[in-house]
Amino acid sequence: MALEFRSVTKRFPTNSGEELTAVKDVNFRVEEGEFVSAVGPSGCGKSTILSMTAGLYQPTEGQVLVSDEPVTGPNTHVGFMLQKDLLLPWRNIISNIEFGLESRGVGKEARRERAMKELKHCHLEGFDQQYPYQLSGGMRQRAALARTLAIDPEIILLDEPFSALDAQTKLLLQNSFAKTIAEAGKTTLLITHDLAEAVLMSDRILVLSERPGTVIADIKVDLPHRDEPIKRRTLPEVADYAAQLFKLLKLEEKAA
Ligand SMILES: Nc1ncnc2c1ncn2[C@@H]1O[C@H](COP(=O)(O)OP(=O)(O)OP(=O)(O)O)[C@@H](O)[C@H]1O
Repeated sequence: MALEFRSVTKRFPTNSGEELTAVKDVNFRVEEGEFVSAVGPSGCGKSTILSMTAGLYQPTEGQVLVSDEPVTGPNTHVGFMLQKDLLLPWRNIISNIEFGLESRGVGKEARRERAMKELKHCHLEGFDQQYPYQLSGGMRQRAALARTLAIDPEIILLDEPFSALDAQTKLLLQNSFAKTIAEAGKTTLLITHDLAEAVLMSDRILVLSERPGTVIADIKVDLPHRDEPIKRRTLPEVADYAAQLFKLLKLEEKAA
C-alpha cells in the first residue's frame, strides 16, 4: 500500500492569534514495501507529517493519500510506533502485544495466536509472561514493534524508535527491525535525527528544510542490504551518503 503527500501544508493556531506554519507544500510518495526516512532540523514538522499520515491531524491544504484514498481520520491501515514504547506497565508482554487486537474486537484465541506469532517474529520467545519493567530498553522496543505488527497495518510509521538506546543496542535493534519489516513487506516511514541510521535502513531519504518544513531533497540510497544494516554499515559509500545529508542540512555552517 503506497503513501502519498500532495502539496500538503499544515498550519496550527497559536496563543498570539497568529498561525504557525509547521510544514509547507510537502510532496512525496512512498511505494508499497519501500522504507523511506525523513530527516530534518528540529521543529521542521517531521512528527506533524507522521500525525497526518496516521489521520490524527488533517492537512490545512493539500492531500494525504494512503493507497490512493484520502486519509480522513485514524484508520486501520496505519500503525504508529514512538520513541517511548508506551507499553502498559500493568500488562504482561503478550497481553501488551494483544492490546490493539483487543480494541478491534478480535476474539481471545485468535488474538493470542497472532500475538505469539509476532512475539516470535520479534525474537521475544519466552518473554510472553514478563512485565515491561523486567525487559531491557531494546526488548521493550521490540515488544512495541510486535504490538504494531500484530494489527497487521499496511503502513508502519516509526518516530525515532531507537533514539533513547545506547549505541550497541541501537545497532542490533536497527538490524532486527530492518529484518522483521523486510520480511513482513511493510511500507515504512521512519523519522530520525540520526543521519547514519537513515542511510543504513532506507531505500530513500527525504531531507526537510527548516520550519516550515518542505522536502528539499529526495535521495535514493543505491546500496544493498536494506534488510541488514549491520552489513550495509561496512560499505564505504555509507559515509558519502551521510556527508551528502550533512551538507544538505548545512550542519557545518551551523556549527561555525
Ligand atoms: N498540535 C500542535 N499545535 C500547535 N503547534 C504544533 C502542534 N504540533 C506541532 N506544532 C508545532 O509545529 C512545529 C513542528 O513540530 P513537529 O513536532 O512536527 O516537529 P519535529 O520536526 O518533529 O520536531 P523535533 O525534531 O524537534 O521532534 C513546531 O513548531 C511545533 O511547535
